Amino acid sequence: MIDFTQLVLASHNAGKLKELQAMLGESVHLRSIGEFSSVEPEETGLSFVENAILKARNAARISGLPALADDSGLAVDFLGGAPGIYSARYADGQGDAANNAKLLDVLKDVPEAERGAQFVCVLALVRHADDPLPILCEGLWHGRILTQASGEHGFGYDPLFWVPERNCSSAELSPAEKNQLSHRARAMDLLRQRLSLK
Ligand SMILES: O=c1nc[nH]c2c1ncn2[C@H]1C[C@H](O)[C@@H](COP(=O)(O)OP(=O)(O)OP(=O)(O)O)O1
Ligand SMILES: [Mg+2]
Repeated sequence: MIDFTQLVLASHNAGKLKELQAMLGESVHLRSIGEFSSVEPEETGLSFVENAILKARNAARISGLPALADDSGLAVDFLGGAPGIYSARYADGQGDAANNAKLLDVLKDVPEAERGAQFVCVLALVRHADDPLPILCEGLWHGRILTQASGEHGFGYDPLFWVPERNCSSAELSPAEKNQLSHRARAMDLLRQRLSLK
């Protein structure tokens, strides 16, 4: 039986760590891969699934612990699903603010009805670096891209993502509300079921 009370999170994104730890609660201690290495693996996969597995294997190899990875992104309908797996690198690695500015600019003449988008999250859990059967769980969150940024919470594209079920941007949701609704929350619900966690 594998001990999942201590997992390494294969992510250098502090926003993900905070959200995933809050969702898992106290029974699981998520350790950041940053404790073990500052080198980020190149995300060479062509899908969220491939990149999540690649990051999880890398973290398990470096830490010697079971590893959880989150590969996520924003798929915009008008852009045929872009930036998708390239969301973090949309503005050539210049960070969240530049990514958001680029997306607003690319969509500046697109009417509201055509601004649909979804956040995608794939979680991959490997028991060890060469695990032949990673556990994979996915979650989607449907919304729309706003015409200007709004809200201070969250990270990444949250200020641009309109949440129809709450009539506000995802950066205007409290952390607890976002953790009930998000793509990441949906993927984590499935993972909890798979691991028989509460
Ligand atoms: O809830 C979210 N709220 C807002 N933005 C989000 C969210 N979830 C993913 N995103 C965006 C951020 C980044 O532009 C990309 C993830 O890229 P992704 O490679 O999976 O993560 P990352 O590079 O930030 O950290 P790491 O790879 O070390 O886990 O999608
Ligand atoms: Mg990344």
